[in-house]
Amino acid sequence: MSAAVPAGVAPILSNSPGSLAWHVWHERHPALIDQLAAAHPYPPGHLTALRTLLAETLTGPVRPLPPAASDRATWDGWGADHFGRSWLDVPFLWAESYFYRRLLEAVGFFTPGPWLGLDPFAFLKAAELDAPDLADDLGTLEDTAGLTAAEKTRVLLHGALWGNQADLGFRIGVAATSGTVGPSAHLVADDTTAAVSALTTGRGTVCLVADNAGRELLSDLVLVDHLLHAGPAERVTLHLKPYPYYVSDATTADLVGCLRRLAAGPPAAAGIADRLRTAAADGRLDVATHWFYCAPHPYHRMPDDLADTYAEASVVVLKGDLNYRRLVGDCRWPETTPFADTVDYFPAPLVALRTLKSDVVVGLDAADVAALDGDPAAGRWRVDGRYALVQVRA
Ligand SMILES: O=P(O)(O)OC[C@@]1(O)O[C@H](CO)[C@@H](O)[C@@H]1O
Repeated sequence: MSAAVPAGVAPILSNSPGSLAWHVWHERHPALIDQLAAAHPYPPGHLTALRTLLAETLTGPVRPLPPAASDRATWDGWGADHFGRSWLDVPFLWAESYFYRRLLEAVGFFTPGPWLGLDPFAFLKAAELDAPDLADDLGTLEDTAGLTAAEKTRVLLHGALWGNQADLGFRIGVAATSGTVGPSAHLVADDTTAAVSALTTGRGTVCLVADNAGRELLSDLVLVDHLLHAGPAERVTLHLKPYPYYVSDATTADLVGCLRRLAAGPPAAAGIADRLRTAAADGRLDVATHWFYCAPHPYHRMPDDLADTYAEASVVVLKGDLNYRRLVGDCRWPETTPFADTVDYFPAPLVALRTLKSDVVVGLDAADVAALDGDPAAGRWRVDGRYALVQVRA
């Protein structure tokens, strides 16, 4: 179960000081644990479990789940080659995923009692929906009214793309007049035309595999509403996480929160909430989830039932950085590896929308990589979220 997938390309580990993965364990996670502890009236047991988990990730070997955990046997299988080793020496993708599973264990998310089912990241997600500037950003949705359906698809696709960066997600009105939501010079791969074509020619079901809650999910919902309205998609299935994951990943509770926020206005946003509720009621908007979305595996190992679901879709839109890592494999790919070669196993036409927040990227021109690497203004372009890509496998 733990062989490197895809075979032959070295997985990314976390043991290189200065790397993004190193930074995640040494900077991001300690800050996250502090935030969680400060935001909740956790009892001493929860606080100790959080601190113990953090210390284990930095200095101890990877330990299994407690015997009482209902998914202990599953994780025992998934982690057989990793337990007992340093967290930093096992694949980053596996370790990060397991960290979030252990974090939920520490705060009693799966344990009957007062903390059962409480999303430890809910306060961060709520703050995003409560941000004062969100109303202005949602107001700009009115500006798309004059666009043709195809122009609107392009603008809202880019809204959903840059929504993965969150802070640009709602400059959709600006895009309606300027043609772009984010800086188009910051698209390191741009298959937008093919993506729009895939979304505007396929009948049947569009499958959107969501990433983050908050502004990103809002921008996804705006796109979903448009696809349902403009056609030819007959149905959109929105795939969400079965439980909290990677801090901000969207669950069904977050979908409910986003719809409530849209319904609160302004009018164009409220109209979207209304139409989406109607679409859900008549079966054109379907919400789905799958245990695999919180599993520590690349999509190469997706189970048959999920592959069958994708195979039935006219197109699958995969959102975000983590989904991209899982899609191509969280490996040390040369950047010029053709995208199509890395996703040849995927069972459906595919659109990847992602801002770059980790070291994995494929499908780039050698000259572009050299130019970015040589440009001081590009800085840490692979990981700092200022750059993005749209990649399509028809
Ligand atoms: O999938 P997202 O939300 O776009 O990005 C998630 C992400 O940036 O967070 C992790 C760091 O914790 C990275 O490993 C990962 O790719």
